[in-house]
Amino acid sequence: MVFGQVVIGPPGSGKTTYCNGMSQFLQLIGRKVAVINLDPANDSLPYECAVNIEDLIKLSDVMMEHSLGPNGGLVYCMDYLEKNIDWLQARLAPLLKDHYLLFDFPGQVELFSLHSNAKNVIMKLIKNLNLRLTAVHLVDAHLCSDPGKYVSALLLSLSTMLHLELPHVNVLSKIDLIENYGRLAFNLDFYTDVQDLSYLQHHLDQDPRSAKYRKLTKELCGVIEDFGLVNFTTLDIQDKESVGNLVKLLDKTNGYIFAGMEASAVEFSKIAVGATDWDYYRVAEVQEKYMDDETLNFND
Ligand SMILES: Nc1nc2c(ncn2[C@@H]2O[C@H](COP(=O)(O)OP(=O)(O)OP(=O)(O)O)[C@@H](O)[C@H]2O)c(=O)[nH]1
Repeated sequence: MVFGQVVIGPPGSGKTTYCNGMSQFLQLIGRKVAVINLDPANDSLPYECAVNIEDLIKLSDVMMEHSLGPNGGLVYCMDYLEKNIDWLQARLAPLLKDHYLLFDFPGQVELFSLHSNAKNVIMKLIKNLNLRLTAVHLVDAHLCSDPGKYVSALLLSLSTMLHLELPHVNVLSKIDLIENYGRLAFNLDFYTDVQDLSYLQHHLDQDPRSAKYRKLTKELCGVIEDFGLVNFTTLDIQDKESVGNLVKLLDKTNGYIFAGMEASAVEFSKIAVGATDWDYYRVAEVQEKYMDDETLNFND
């Protein structure tokens, strides 16, 4: 069985940096890693990639030939990739024996919440090559400092989860910069655990600019809470402890830790439902490390 990650998230959320850092970390702990660049807009890659979509199609050529902008060009490239899935499968074939795969995808969010090409590419690979993949959805942590942007990040995460139908981990990336654009109104666990958005509603009501959207925001928060699917883990890609904690979680979601394990279904499910870390390490330690003590507000 071949395991790996599908790395997605809005432009600038840190996907390419993640693929570079994650591949280095995994190699250090003894795994053979192959990074597959499927973002035709990635011009200078910090990692050595095993497969590069640029060898199949170039975004600049598409934009010129079809008079498309960058967004339309990327949709075209994904469509072209889907039609030429054999090309990708042939290049992945030699890696399947012993590599862990990291797929670096483009940042256009509509590719993962609206259009079906990228999803079809992933599903074909999973089916034809028997892959076990987890979607790693990166969202810039600084969005937490603005309640409106945080609600958008929740909605985007939810629609991506529902669209892709893969094992899915939402990550607040660049957690070291979380308070760069302002203090957070609540403790970090409020943003990671997404337990009660009514507090956020109250906070939004204090801002006269959001008065017009009060009812809409309330209804959207209701949708997010009714699904009860979205939560976040945190990541500072420069911190090996932070990357290590994420790897533990990902290994559970794509089944890597179960590979080669001889155990009963009961034992498997005990590991699967158990927490990967104590709450202290998961949130409080991260908060102590990256958020200013004096700015801490207590949710209750
Ligand atoms: N401080 C900090 N910076 C980070 C982290 N991860 C990424 N960055 C920075 O964020 C910026 C954007 O990162 P990229 O990896 O290019 O983001 P991307 O999602 O691949 O961007 P697109 O290719 O445009 O979609 C770069 O300047 C990175 O150095 C992090 O954990 N901490």
